[in-house]
Amino acid sequence: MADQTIIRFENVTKQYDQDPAVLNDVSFSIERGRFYTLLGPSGCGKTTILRLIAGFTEPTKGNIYFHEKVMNDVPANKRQVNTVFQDYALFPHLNVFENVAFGLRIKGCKNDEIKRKVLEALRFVNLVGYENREIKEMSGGQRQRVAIARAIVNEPEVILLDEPLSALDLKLRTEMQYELRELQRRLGITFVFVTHDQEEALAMSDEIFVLNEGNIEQSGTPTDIYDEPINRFVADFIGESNIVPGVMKEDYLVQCAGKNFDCVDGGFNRNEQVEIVIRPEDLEITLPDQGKLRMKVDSQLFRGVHYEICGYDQDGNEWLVHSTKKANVGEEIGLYFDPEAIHVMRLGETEEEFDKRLEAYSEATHAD
Ligand SMILES: Nc1ncnc2c1ncn2[C@@H]1O[C@H](COP(=O)(O)OP(=O)(O)OP(=O)(O)O)[C@@H](O)[C@H]1O
Repeated sequence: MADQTIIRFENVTKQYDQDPAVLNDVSFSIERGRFYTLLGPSGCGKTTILRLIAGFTEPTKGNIYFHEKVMNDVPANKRQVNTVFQDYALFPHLNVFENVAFGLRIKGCKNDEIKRKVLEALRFVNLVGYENREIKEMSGGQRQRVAIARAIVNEPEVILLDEPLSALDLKLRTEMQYELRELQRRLGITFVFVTHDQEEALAMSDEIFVLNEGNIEQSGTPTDIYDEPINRFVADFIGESNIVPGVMKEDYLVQCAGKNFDCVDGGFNRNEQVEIVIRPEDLEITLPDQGKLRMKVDSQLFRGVHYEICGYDQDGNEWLVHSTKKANVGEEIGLYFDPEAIHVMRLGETEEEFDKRLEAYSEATHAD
């Protein structure tokens, strides 16, 4: 719904000095109460988007709207946005209470209001009782919660989080993923979270924007992006994939390694060159003549929950299989997969073209 939109980027380009643009003509909307993740490799422009939302830098071209009002040059302190930085940026000489109270004091709030709001924010992050602690006496996870309490204390509409979990060890990081997600649900404040960790993005988000070299390659729910990546970059970046060349013979029928396979995709041209994606966990090991493809096993690793088996089909395509069944190096095995496990990608298709094709295709199939 339009009135749910808090922030909108319209054809935003950002260029620092004479360098090539770090964001190219980026458009997207951020809605109320949702958890968004900006995901992409180092240098793709994630932090630049946060800085533009926060008001720490201005777009070179295009517009940034808050509630449909242009905000391009509105200063950071006039925006209903707070940022949690990677290193938390806490004040080491102030205790927990004063760290959280800082913004309210700057605003000139009265002492009793400050006390009420700080205690409420600390209650949200389970830190009541820690008010007088020094920052250096707090653990990594606790410091992060102080930083979040400081960000929520003056009830912003949006909280920006720039890789806030990257400094934590794996166990704490997983715990904090749950905590952050839960906190966002309870608060109902929109979170825009930056990470280059795809599992973290899949676990936490309502919506993910996958970025590459200053462009949003694809946006959607975690399952949309995992099940229907629009191109090789997204398929590769989000989880492990088998990506092999194919030819679309007709709707629902794709050819790969010299064989025809039923699939659930359509809207392609007859005999169009495509790429097909099958996730390693969607491949099942069978006897050689009971599978849909034959593969010669080249290597195998035991990963605890499954074996990671690599090999080649008769066309030389490489396949990666995650299976609870063991295979033997050098052995020929069969691979079985359901038609739904195949996802067909059109070469060079943009997200807009992908959406249009799906729409046209679903209208055509419903008209039949
Ligand atoms: N102030 C600046 N002046 C010039 N170039 C900059 C500036 N800030 C960022 N850049 C460049 O813009 C590009 C995008 O940087 P950005 O920090 O947005 O990427 P990122 O996706 O957040 O990367 P990381 O995951 O490594 O933090 C990089 O090439 C970076 O060197």
